[in-house]
Amino acid sequence: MTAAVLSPLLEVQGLSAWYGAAQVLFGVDLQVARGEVVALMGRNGAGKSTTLKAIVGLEVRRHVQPGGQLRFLGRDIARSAPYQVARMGLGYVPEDRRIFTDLSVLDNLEVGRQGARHWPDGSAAPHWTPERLFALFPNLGEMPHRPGGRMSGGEQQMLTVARTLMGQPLLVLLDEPSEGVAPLIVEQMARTIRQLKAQGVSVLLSEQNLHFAEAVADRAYVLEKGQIRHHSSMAALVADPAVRRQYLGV
Ligand SMILES: Nc1ncnc2c1ncn2[C@@H]1O[C@H](COP(=O)(O)OP(=O)(O)OP(=O)(O)O)[C@@H](O)[C@H]1O
Repeated sequence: MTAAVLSPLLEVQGLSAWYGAAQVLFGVDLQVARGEVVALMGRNGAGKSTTLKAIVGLEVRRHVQPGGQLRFLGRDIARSAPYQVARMGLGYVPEDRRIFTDLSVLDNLEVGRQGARHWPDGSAAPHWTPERLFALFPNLGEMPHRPGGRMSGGEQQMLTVARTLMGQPLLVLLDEPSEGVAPLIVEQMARTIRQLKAQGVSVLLSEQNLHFAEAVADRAYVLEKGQIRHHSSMAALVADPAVRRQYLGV
């Protein structure tokens, strides 16, 4: 095996970020391996969403401290534009739904389409088509011609995820997938994450809901005030009342 196969898919070390003059992240370290689901947890304002934005290079000013790194597939992405990291196979689903309200479900999916992708070892990565996505999201399959603007919030959330998958990502960053959606959609989102993992796609999700994270994640990092304070297996976090109380308030 080559080093690229053995190294983690995403390596973040010493990542800081600012909104204007306000520093929000202070040297964040985390890793995501191939096929892993990793939860980034913490209270409101801890810096979860900002960490995902800083990884893809959106909205924040970011800096990697000397000796640190920001690598995807072993390649330095610290100076890459968001569209460049997307083309490398790093998908990002923001917290707010970003679909085209005038376009149909199918046309929204076509906007996200990219060519088939391979893993660094040359094996084929999962390939998503509208047909495969409609099997994963049956309610989208029932309304392929409906304009995005005439869908419910939960359906729009599903469409945002499905469109990101049309970009054939190897890793998906999901910002608060369980936030503000109906329980049925939360359950569908959990099922989707498990299916992505079963296909070998990695997921890094920002999440406040411990139950949701427990249902889908292998490992967890806990952020407080822009720093990682704890990392462990998901099971160990759930079994640690002191850490849960201190950093998550549950
Ligand atoms: N666009 C922005 N401009 C200025 N400050 C911001 C902006 N977005 C977030 N912040 C601040 O950055 C800090 C981290 O916010 P972030 O959204 O990353 O937290 P979070 O852990 O994702 O919490 P939440 O669950 O509330 O989204 C907070 O203090 C927040 O007020």
